[in-house]
Amino acid sequence: MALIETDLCVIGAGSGGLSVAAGAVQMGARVVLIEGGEMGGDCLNTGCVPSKALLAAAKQAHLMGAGAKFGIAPVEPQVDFGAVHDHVHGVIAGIAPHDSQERFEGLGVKVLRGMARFTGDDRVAVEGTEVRARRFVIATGSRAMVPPIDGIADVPYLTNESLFDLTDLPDHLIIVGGGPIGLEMAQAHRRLGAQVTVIEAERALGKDDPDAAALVIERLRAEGITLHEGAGVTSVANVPAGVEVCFGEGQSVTGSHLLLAVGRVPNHDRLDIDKAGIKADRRGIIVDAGLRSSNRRVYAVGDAAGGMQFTHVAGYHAGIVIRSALLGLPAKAKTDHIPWVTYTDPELAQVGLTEAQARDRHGDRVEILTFDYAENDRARAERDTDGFIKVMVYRGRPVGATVVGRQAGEVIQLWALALSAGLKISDVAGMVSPYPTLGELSKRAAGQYYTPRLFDSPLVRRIVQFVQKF
Ligand SMILES: Cc1cc2nc3c(=O)[nH]c(=O)nc-3n(C[C@H](O)[C@H](O)[C@H](O)COP(=O)(O)OP(=O)(O)OC[C@H]3O[C@@H](n4cnc5c(N)ncnc54)[C@H](O)[C@@H]3O)c2cc1C
Ligand SMILES: NC(=O)c1ccc[n+]([C@@H]2O[C@H](COP(=O)([O-])OP(=O)(O)OC[C@H]3O[C@@H](n4cnc5c(N)ncnc54)[C@H](O)[C@@H]3O)[C@@H](O)[C@H]2O)c1
Repeated sequence: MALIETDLCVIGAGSGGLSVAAGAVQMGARVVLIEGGEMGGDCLNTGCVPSKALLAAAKQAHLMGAGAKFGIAPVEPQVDFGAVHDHVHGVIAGIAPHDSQERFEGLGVKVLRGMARFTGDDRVAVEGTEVRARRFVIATGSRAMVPPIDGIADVPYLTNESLFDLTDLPDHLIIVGGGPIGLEMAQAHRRLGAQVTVIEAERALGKDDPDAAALVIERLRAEGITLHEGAGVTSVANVPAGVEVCFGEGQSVTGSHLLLAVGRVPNHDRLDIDKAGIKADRRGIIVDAGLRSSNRRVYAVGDAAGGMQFTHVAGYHAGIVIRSALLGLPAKAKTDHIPWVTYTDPELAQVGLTEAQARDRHGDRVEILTFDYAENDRARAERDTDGFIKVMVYRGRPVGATVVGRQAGEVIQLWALALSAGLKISDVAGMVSPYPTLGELSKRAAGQYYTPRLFDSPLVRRIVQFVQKF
C-alpha cells in the first residue's frame, strides 16, 4: 500500500472540506483531500445550487402569469421540463470548475478519489493508499433520511440525490416533509405545472417563527399546493396510478412521484470512526466548541458535525478549524449569529433568536419591533407587499431578526452583521438607507425602538418646549 504523510488530511470535498483545503494549502500546509463522490458535494451537485436554479426557472414561469397587476396580460407558460433540467445542470456545470480536482491540484492540494476509512487514530486508507496526517478534518456531509415507513422499501421514491435528474415533470408530486427542502421543491414543481401534495407530521417550517411560516404557507396554498400538517405518513404502497401514501387519521393520496424530505443522516457511518476512537451520535460526530472530536487530532465540520446544516455554516466551520489546526490559536464555533433563509416566494429569513425564543430567554425585558412590507415604498412599487420584519431587542441590542417577504434573504444580511458585530439598535436606526429600497425595512424597524421613547414621552416634549423658548 502506498503511503502519504501530510500535515492535514481532509475527508470530503463539499462546502466544508473544500474551504478547509483551499485555506490550509494557501497558508503553507501540506494538504491531502479525499472525495468519494463528486467534487463539490451536496450543495453544488444535489442541494443548494440545483434547488435554487429550479426555483429560478419556476419563478420565471410564475411571473408570466402574474402580470395583470401591472397591466400586462398574463401568459400561460409553455414549460419544456427537459430544457429546465438542462438549465439546472448548466448552472451546476458553470460553478463546477471552482470546486474541481484540477483547480485544487493547481492550488497544491493532493486530491485522492475514493471512500476513506480510518485504519488507526492517525491514518486513513483510500483505494490502496494510506494517508498519515498530523490533523484530520471529517467533512463527509449528510444524506437524505429514509424514514421507517411501512412499505417504503417496495416503492420508488426520490430524494435530493435523484430529484434533479428528472427530465419529465411529475404529474403529481407527493412530498413527505414540510421543512425547507419540502417547501422549496413544492413551490418549484407547482409553478412549473405539477400537482403537488405536501404531508408534514408536525408544523411546516417548524424551526421558524410561526407568523412568518404562516405567511409562506398561505401563499403556497394559494398557488394550489395541498399541504397537510400534523399528519405523519404511516404507509406507502404501489398502485396502478403510481404511489399511494397513507397519512394522519386514515387519509390517503395517490401521486405519480414520491419525494422524501424528512431530514438528513450524517455520513460518518461509512468511515470506521471507531478505529480512530472518534465518538458520534445519531446527529453526527461529537465535537467540542472548537470542533474537535474525542480524538484530539480529528476535527469535524459542516453537516458531519451534527449542528446546523447549511453551506455557510460549513464555510464558517472551515475558518475555525484553520485557526485552530494551522495556527494553534483558540477558536470556538458559535451559532447565535448564523442566519438561514428558505428560498420560497416569499422568502423566509432568520438570524439569532425568534420572538418565542427571545421571550423565553429574556421574559418581559425583550422588545419586539415590527415593520410591514406594505409600508415600504419599493415593495409597493413592485406590488409585492406581503411580509414583515420583526426584530427582537434586549437592552438596546438586537438579539434576533425574522424577515418574511420579497428578498428576505438580502434584508437579513444587515441583521446578520448587527448580531455578529454586536451592534446596537441605534447603529441601525442611525444608518442612512437609500430610498426606495427594501433595505429601508431594517431602518424603519429599528426606528420603532425610539417611537415610544421620543414621540410618546412627556419628558421629551417638555425638553423640546423648553429649548424652543430660547
Ligand atoms: C436540496 C437541498 C437544498 C439545500 N439548500 C441549501 C441552501 O440553499 N443554502 C444552504 O446554506 N444550505 C443548503 N443545503 C444544505 C447544504 O447543501 C449542506 O449543509 C452542505 O452541503 C454541507 O456541506 P458539507 O461540506 O458538510 O457536506 P457535503 O457538501 O455534502 O460534502 C460532503 C462530501 O463528502 C463526501 N464523502 C462522504 N463520505 C466520504 C468518505 N468516507 N470518503 C470520502 N468522501 C466522502 C461526499 O461524497 C461529499 O462530496 C441544502 C441541502 C439540500 C439537500
Ligand atoms: N434554504 C436552505 O438553506 C435549505 C434548503 C434546503 C435544505 N436545507 C438544509 O437541509 C436540511 C434538511 O432539510 P429537510 O427539509 O429535509 O429537513 P427538516 O428536518 O428541516 O424538515 C423535515 C420535516 O419532515 C417532517 N417529517 C419527518 N418525518 C415525517 C413523516 N414520517 N411524515 C411526515 N413528515 C415528517 C419533520 O416534522 C420536519 O418538519 C435543513 O435542516 C437545512 O439545514 C437548507
